[in-house]
Amino acid sequence: MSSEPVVEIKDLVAGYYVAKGFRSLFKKFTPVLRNINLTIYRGEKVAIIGESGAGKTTLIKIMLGLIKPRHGEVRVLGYTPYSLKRREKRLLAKKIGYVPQDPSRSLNPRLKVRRILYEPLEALGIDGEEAEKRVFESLKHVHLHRAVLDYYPDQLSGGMMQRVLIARALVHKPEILILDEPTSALDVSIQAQIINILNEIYEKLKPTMITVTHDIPVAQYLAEKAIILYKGEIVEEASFQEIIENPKHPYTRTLIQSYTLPVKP
Ligand SMILES: Nc1ncnc2c1ncn2[C@@H]1O[C@H](COP(=O)(O)OP(=O)(O)OP(=O)(O)O)[C@@H](O)[C@H]1O
Repeated sequence: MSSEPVVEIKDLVAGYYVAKGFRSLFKKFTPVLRNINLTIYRGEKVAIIGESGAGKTTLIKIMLGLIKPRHGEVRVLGYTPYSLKRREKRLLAKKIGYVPQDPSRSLNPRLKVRRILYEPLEALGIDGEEAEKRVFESLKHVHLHRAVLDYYPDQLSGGMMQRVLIARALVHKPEILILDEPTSALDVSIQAQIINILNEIYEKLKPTMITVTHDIPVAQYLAEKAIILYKGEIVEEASFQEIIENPKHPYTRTLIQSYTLPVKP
């Protein structure tokens, strides 16, 4: 790990404009994230852990520039992600690989895997032999055979769909890999397979790996540092050893107590 920050968030407040009533035309700002201060360094392997509704996906959307903060500053790889011009947006998109939640809903059922993997490269102006090389490399990283390129998503199992999503996030060789609940939609046996694949990818490519999850054991397998998000605020940030041996916040204590942490796979 280096001392170069790749994600820097200062005094962030962010949320959504929500209609005041069922038929109301007026929208009121509802904060979801408050007082967020966070620095993630190059090559770090961190997990953002919190229960459903804590604001984990909103925090990812902030990093991806999909939401503008109401207050505070966000820098990702030196860019301010929500205020980029088209060219800079492309440059930043090249550097981030994002694996969304729920593989079965995140893949376009009308596109073959081939198109799913080539599309992000074409969008970045990469084609021909170079694109082919990258697609094959990405398939190799997730242990999928090239034959899968001719399949539609609904011909694949949940675990294979997730591997396609991971391959799609890797085709452009990202510096940051963001994983949103990478195992929550999968059977337990498949979860271990995906965790192993992600750890292998980390060892080979050494991206900054940010995993968002509600599941402490999954976080422990995929990260070295835990960032605990509770009701939109970061309440604790430490190594897993510190978090498990000496949890400081009451919510972290509840989280730890509710799991019997298994041995690493
Ligand atoms: N587009 C939106 N408009 C209004 N409110 C939203 C929107 N997206 C999320 N929210 C609300 O923001 C809060 C945080 O949602 P978010 O999806 O960030 O949580 P999360 O921790 O990722 O939870 P989950 O694991 O269930 O996805 C929730 O109360 C949710 O209802």
